[in-house]
Amino acid sequence: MKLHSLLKVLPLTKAPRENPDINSITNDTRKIEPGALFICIKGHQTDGHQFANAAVAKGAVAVLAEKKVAVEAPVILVPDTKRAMAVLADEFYGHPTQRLNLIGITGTNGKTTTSMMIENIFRDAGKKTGLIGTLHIKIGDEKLETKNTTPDNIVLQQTFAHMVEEGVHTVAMEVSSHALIQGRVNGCDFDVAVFTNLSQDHLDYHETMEEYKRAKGLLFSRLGNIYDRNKPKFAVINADDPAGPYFVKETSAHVVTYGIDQPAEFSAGNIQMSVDGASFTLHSPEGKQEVKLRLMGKFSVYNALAAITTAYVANIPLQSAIHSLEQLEGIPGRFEAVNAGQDFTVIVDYAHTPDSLENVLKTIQQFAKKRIFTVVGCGGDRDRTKRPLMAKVACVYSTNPIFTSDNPRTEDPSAILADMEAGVQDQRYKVIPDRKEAIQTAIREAKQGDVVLIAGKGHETYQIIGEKVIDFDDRLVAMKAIEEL
Ligand SMILES: CC(=O)N[C@H]1[C@@H](OP(=O)(O)OP(=O)(O)OC[C@H]2O[C@@H](n3ccc(=O)[nH]c3=O)[C@H](O)[C@@H]2O)O[C@H](CO)[C@@H](O)[C@@H]1O[C@H](C)C(=O)N[C@@H](C)C(=O)N[C@H](CCC(=O)O)C(=O)O
Ligand SMILES: Nc1ncnc2c1ncn2[C@@H]1O[C@H](COP(=O)(O)OP(=O)(O)OP(=O)(O)O)[C@@H](O)[C@H]1O
Ligand SMILES: N[C@H](CCC[C@H](N)C(=O)O)C(=O)O
Ligand SMILES: [Mg+2]
Repeated sequence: MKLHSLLKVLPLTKAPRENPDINSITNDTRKIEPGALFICIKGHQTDGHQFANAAVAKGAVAVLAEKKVAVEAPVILVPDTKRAMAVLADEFYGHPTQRLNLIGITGTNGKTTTSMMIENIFRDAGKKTGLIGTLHIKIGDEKLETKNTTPDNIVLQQTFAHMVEEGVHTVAMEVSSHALIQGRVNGCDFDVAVFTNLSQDHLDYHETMEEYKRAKGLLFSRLGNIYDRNKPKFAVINADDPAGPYFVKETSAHVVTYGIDQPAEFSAGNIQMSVDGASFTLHSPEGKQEVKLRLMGKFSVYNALAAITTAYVANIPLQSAIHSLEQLEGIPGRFEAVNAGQDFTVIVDYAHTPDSLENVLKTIQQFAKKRIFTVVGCGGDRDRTKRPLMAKVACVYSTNPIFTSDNPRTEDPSAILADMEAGVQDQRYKVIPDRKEAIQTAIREAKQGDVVLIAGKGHETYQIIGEKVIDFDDRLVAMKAIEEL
């Protein structure tokens, strides 16, 4: 594509004279290919403008910037390169989201689970699916690694274009609050936006719950008919969450609600919990239907309701959606059992917020016959104020809490543990900073009928200590500890 043709989508007062061919666009010198347009982004760590020279040296043929940069290539100046990047990426890749049924899922907890449920439902209904989220990007059955839950505009639009080429029909995509604030999904034409729930997390970044909620709200306020005014848009909202009405108010799309306690268009009654999973009666505009999940806990019922409601607004027959959910055996690292023939239960779960930890522990309490060991830590360089709350939850709902490390990153692990300890009065807990040792201790001490919950890292296969990333998988460490008993 010629530079001038690409730049037509920007309201420029002055375009450069030169008109090179643009083969790719990027905001990262580590990904430059000859013929690229390099976009300078002011980031949280560094300023992309300082890499403009390196970009040109590596083959960039034009540079988009917010301020003058002295380079041997045409420079296009715009007031906000992040906003321009969203528009350019959408244009460069041919507006792929117009050709996809794009479902965005936001909320503090349950995004990965709900998006995988939605992906399964659409796939089982015969549609080719795409998935973008914490675990990976998936195009049909092909899995690609991803750094962020919600990638930046360029990676996103490139991925969508690839999906269109591969004949994908529906994409289920997790949309994080960071992505919404940073404009990573600007230019995406969502068809359905789903709200799971809102509770404390990421206050290191958003500072207040109001700001965090406002960030999530952007998915709903921007759910407009940006391309095709006749295409209906839907907001699928959890009616039980206190923040639900805020998102309803933010959107001009059709609102469809789901819930358990408050009146909602899709609701679950007669909820039964067993060790095999949660079952419930679905009440919907199509009447009553029985649903028997293989997933545990009330939170799984919420995720299932969100997925069923989404399927309904996209015209998937309810019976097909229910059948698909009933086949789903589990999501990696979410309430995942580790079994090596031991006579106690070991569960690895990604709960890394006070609310998710409480939900998981309440679910465990429903079937635990004896003691509950909770091995838990809190991430470094992340919300400090959730640490005492998570520690408190671990102590309230388990008999044997063990505080340990979870990706300390650049923080001192003992300082993180001290923040956790500040949240508890009683001395019932143990502090074992080394995560492997903490898991081994819980497993060695557990007796017949006990439950060991290893919380916080779920599917993660690493531990981040300082700048180093070392191999670490709770499931493998637990398995080995059981085998060594
Ligand atoms: C705090 C934060 O959100 N940071 C995100 C942000 O990076 P940044 O602003 O720090 O970028 P930077 O490192 O300062 O670089 C500025 C610019 O210089 C460029 N650069 C930099 C170095 C270089 O050698 N060459 C170069 O060109 C960079 O490509 C960039 O364009 O933009 C990057 C691209 O989109 C993201 O990868 C990065 O996510 C970091 C890795 C991260 O950890 N983010 C977390 C907090 C996050 O976003 N999490 C959410 C999920 C949370 C949840 O829901 O639980 C997510 O969506 O992943
Ligand atoms: N609807 C829910 N309500 C509360 N807690 C939930 C819900 N669904 C899942 N959880 C808990 O939250 C944990 C994380 O779930 P999941 O990975 O689906 O959420 P997420 O929103 O994608 O998280 P992240 O923001 O880190 O990507 C699960 O391991 C479980 O403990
Ligand atoms: N998306 C979340 C994941 C947290 C997982 C936990 N293991 C941690 O490292 O804090 C975050 O980046 O805050
Ligand atoms: Mg996720």
